[in-house]
Amino acid sequence: MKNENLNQLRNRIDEINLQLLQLLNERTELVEAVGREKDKQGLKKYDPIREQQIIEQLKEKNQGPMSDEMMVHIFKEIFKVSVKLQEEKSHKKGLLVSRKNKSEDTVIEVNGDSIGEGEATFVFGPCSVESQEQMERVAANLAAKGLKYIRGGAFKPRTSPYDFQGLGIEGLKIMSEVAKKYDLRVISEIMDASDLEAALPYLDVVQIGARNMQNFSLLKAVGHINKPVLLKRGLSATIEEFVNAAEYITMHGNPNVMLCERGIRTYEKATRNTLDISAVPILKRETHLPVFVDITHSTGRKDILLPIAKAALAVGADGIMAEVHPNPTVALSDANQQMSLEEFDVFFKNLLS
Ligand SMILES: C=C(O[C@@H]1C=C(C(=O)O)C=C[C@H]1O)C(=O)O
Repeated sequence: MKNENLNQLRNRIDEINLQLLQLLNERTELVEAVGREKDKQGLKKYDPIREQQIIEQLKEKNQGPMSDEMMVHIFKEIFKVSVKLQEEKSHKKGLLVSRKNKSEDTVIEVNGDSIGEGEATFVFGPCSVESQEQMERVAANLAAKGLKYIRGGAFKPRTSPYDFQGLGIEGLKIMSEVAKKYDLRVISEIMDASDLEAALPYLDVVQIGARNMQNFSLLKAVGHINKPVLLKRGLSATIEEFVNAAEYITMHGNPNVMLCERGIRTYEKATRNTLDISAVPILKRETHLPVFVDITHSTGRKDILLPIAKAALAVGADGIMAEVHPNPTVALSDANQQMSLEEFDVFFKNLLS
């Protein structure tokens, strides 16, 4: 008789457990839907004010015999697992630039040329656009090698404000004219969002320099243009910060982003920066974006450009950038690290062989 009582009570508990289970699952569905909405609006998953409101409401309605303390304890556990679930779901989806979100490589079209499709892309040119004659000489050399891109700085982020700051829009006009003549595509850095509109007609790819990698208003601005962006890694940026900077651009509507490892700041003085070669396969693994290596700025010395370029391609870089100048000794910027055209000829021949 005693056992029958116990069994009856337990059977009733079993029934209630099933009801609770169903209700908790219904609640979980709603929690997930709230999490998706929060993702869209960029809201935090944990909302202590909302949790407090729920607790107050339940305390008011609680008629016992369960104490408020016990009820609060149970609900706090429910909140805790709900927040965790929302965070896990949103983390799983990953960033837009993440491989988790898109497994295929992003291939970027630049006026009929594809970047990131398997064949390496080479981007060469002087540090700064200085004159029509200078750009002609570089462009003719590139075109003779069958190359498709030319780079050159018009807006220069110089460490010293007294150094050559670039020719600005005039420089871009020179480069664009020369590039048309030799059927080359133009890559150049923009430092200020207010220059974008005037500069875009002369550019095929907009470069965001290392010093502006976390200039979030500039990243948002290039997120709204319809030309590809080459984003350089910041001087002291972690890979995670770099990837998040790329996310800013894609998140604002421009999916055509390329990453460029250009060396990071360390204690080592033998090179201008320390090339983080492992960043290349990590970025290839964690994102679906094309990855470049700037061999000039990462090393700052011409004698190791060839092995560094080979190393970059060997670890999976989609492209190489380097500086080439017809007369490096009189260059208005980076005189020591740019290859002369003769040095460039030897470098390129050896790179391909
Ligand atoms: C479901 C939400 O997310 C979290 C979980 C809550 C819950 O389980 O009720 C309440 C607030 C948030 O910490 C929400 O914000 O409504």
